[in-house]
Amino acid sequence: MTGPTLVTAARTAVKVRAPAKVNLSLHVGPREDDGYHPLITVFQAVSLYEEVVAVEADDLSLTVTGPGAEYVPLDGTNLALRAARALADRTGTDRGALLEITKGVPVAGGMAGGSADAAAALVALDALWGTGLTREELAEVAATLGADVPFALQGHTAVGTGRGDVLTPAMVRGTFHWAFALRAEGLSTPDVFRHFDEIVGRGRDLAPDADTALMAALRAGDAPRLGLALSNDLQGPAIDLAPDLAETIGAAANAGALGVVVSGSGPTVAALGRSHQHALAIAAEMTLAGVCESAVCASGPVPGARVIL
Ligand SMILES: C[C@](O)(CO)[C@H](O)COP(=O)(O)OP(=O)(O)OC[C@H]1O[C@@H](n2ccc(N)nc2=O)[C@H](O)[C@@H]1O
Ligand SMILES: Nc1ncnc2c1ncn2[C@@H]1O[C@H](COP(=O)(O)OP(=O)(O)OP(=O)(O)O)[C@@H](O)[C@H]1O
Repeated sequence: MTGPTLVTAARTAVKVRAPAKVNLSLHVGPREDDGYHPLITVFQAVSLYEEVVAVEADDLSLTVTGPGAEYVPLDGTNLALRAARALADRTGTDRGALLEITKGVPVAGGMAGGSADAAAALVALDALWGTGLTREELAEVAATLGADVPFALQGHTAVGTGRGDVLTPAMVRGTFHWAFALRAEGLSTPDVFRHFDEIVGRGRDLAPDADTALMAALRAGDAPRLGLALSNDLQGPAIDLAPDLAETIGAAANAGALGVVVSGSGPTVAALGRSHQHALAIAAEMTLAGVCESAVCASGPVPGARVIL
């Protein structure tokens, strides 16, 4: 007599969650001939999430819901659709999928929401299509889609070099608590880099050991020291393009934040608290001061894109 046959049903839908990021430090070198800037950055993934459900379908298509969905393109420029095409090309599959995106990360906020969608789409479609790529192979595809996409895949805390896409995990103790001030109108990442070029020109090199204090604070789980070490070369250019950010930063400091920094290319302002309660109080004060559209709290580090259903 033969034993029972195990029948594994092919998955018809996969749900993936991918996190937002904040740059704890961001050092920008002079623009290169391909238009990109060499970076040394320390990323932290935080608990604001994009959700992507990939449902079996004949063709590739997309829906987007949630805050700011109206600003997200639905055509072939959407990063999740670009991710799907890149994965299909890499693996030679002709299968389709409906990608249902629910936004939880502010659009054009400097927190890499679109990159999180791309990373989530890669992980969801890898599972749905059974492509069986390794995490390293997915990271190679991710790097072709945008500088922030590999980190959305990897998560946690990492040092990014190259365009920000070459990642080395960082040692971190404990959890850090953030309040994020959101601005009604986003900033365009290329515009902020362009303005950086106007201000700084080509005469500036990257200082490779600039983050010793920051890395020590992360290893020690020392929030007050981390607060002092936050830095961002794009903060000045972002404030020039959105001068109201200076007031937001001032309000976060007045609210007792351990450190305040514009996240990536902005305009989201990240304020570090001593605890979750403290981050909530900072968020409430920033909102009451009328210096932001709204404020949300999140903690980090958290893992990168992963299947949740
Ligand atoms: C500001 C950061 O969020 C910091 O993590 C990233 O550098 C931006 O990452 P991203 O939005 O994924 O960037 P991409 O989609 O690859 O590039 C958008 C545009 O940003 C500029 N860009 C981006 C990354 C980089 N290292 N140098 C650049 O100059 C380029 O003008 C590029 O055309
Ligand atoms: N899936 C997507 N979600 C959001 N924006 C997208 C997406 N695909 C393409 N985009 C385009 O990318 C632009 C930047 O969106 P995103 O929300 O990723 O900004 P960001 O957080 O400032 O990015 P980053 O921090 O990586 O520079 C949007 O204005 C939009 O035109």
